This record gives sequence, C-alpha cells and structure tokens, in this order.
Amino acid sequence: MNQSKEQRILNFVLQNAVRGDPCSVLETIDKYCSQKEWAMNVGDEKGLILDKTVEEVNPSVALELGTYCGYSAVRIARLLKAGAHLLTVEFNPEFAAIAKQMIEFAGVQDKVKLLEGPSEEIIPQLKKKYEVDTLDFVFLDHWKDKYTPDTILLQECNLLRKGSVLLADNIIVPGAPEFLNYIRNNPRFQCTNYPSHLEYMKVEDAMEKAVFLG
Ligand SMILES: O=C(NCCO)c1cc(-c2ccc(F)cc2)cc(O)c1O
Ligand SMILES: [Mg+2]
Repeated sequence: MNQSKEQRILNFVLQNAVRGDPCSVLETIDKYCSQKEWAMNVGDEKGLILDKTVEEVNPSVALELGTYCGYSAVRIARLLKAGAHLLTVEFNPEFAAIAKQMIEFAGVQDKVKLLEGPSEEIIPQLKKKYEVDTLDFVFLDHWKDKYTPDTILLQECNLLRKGSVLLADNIIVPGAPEFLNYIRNNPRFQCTNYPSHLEYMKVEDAMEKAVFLG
C-alpha cells in the first residue's frame, strides 16, 4: 500500500530531526514541505505570527482546531509555560495518527492533548469531559466553513472570557469569507488582520486575530 504524503513527512522528521527538540522538528517539516512536497502546515512565515500571538497571550489553556500533522501543535506547545496545555482537535484519523507520533517525537506530549473527532462534538465536551473552564487562546486552522459555526459554539458553551484571543489561518487562501464577515461585524470581537503568504508559496494569505470583549 503506498504511503501517504503525511506519512512521508513524518518519516522525514523521524530520520532527520532531533528527538525531543521541537525547533528541529519544525525546521525539518518546513524543509521537506518547501523542497519536496507542499503540505498545509501553517509554515514558518505565518508561524512567526502564531508565535508572537502565543507569546503575547501566554495561555494557560489553548485550543487548536485542525491538527493535521501536528506542526502548529508543536509550534504552540514549545512556547507554553510550565503547567499550561494545548488541546488540539483533528477529525481525520490518519492525520491524527501522524500528529500523535510527531508530537511525541518533538517531546511536547506532556503539554498536548490530541482529541480525535468532529469539532462540533468535542467543543461541547470541553468543560465537563476535559475539565476546561475557559480558553485563553484558540487557533482556527480546520475546515474553513467551520470557523464561524465553531466560534458561535465556543460562545454558546461559555468557553470564552473577556480577553480570550482567537487566531484564524487562511483568511485569503483557501479563504474564510463568511467568518471574516461574521467576526468583523460582531461588536463582541476586536479584530486585527495580519497579511502574510500561503505556506511555502509566493501567494498572498493572511491571519485574523479576534479578541473576545466579553
Ligand atoms: O484545509 C485546510 N485546513 C484544514 C484541513 O483539515 C487548509 C488548506 C490549505 C490550502 C489547500 C490547497 C491550496 F491550494 C491552498 C491552500 C492551506 C491551509 O493552511 C489549510 O489549513
Ligand atoms: Mg491553515
């Protein structure tokens, strides 16, 4: 059975990165995906915007929607303070299996909880099943048509507090026009746009930060 692209990315990391070194894992994924096979990791340019936002928020509890191979989970987890943790949600079982191994190889597994399943099912379980009070930071990077319904669901489940920060990837490509319209016209969010480029490409993309005002 021939390998998936995601399996090839993981194998390249296992053979070329340094076990327990998150930065080496990120560099190795970026090297493979810029030189050999494009893949939808947030990448190193938008990754810097993600880093700065995570450092600014310094979250105790972070949520990621859309784990994929685990690149941004490793990117976020490496910056978390002692005792802080990231919950990351992946719908695709093949991606989740790759991400689990990627997170463990990077050595950040104690800071990351990988939840496999549809976000609309997992979000309502966060308080009772996963002992979440409120979320300090949310990275939206899953199916682009789920950004809006899941942002509404986060509010309905009382998972956001005054100052909670959402950061959304792919505002231009593939694009999330409905989300952009929703969040920018919602008085309960203060939005900031961060122009950038699609991972590993000279194509314009952007990230949108939205601070919940309570
Ligand atoms: O669908 C995406 N994520 C959810 C997966 O479960 C996604 C897609 C793309 C992309 C794809 C194909 C193309 F031609 C351009 C962009 C990029 C991304 O950063 C993404 O996050
Ligand atoms: Mg993305």
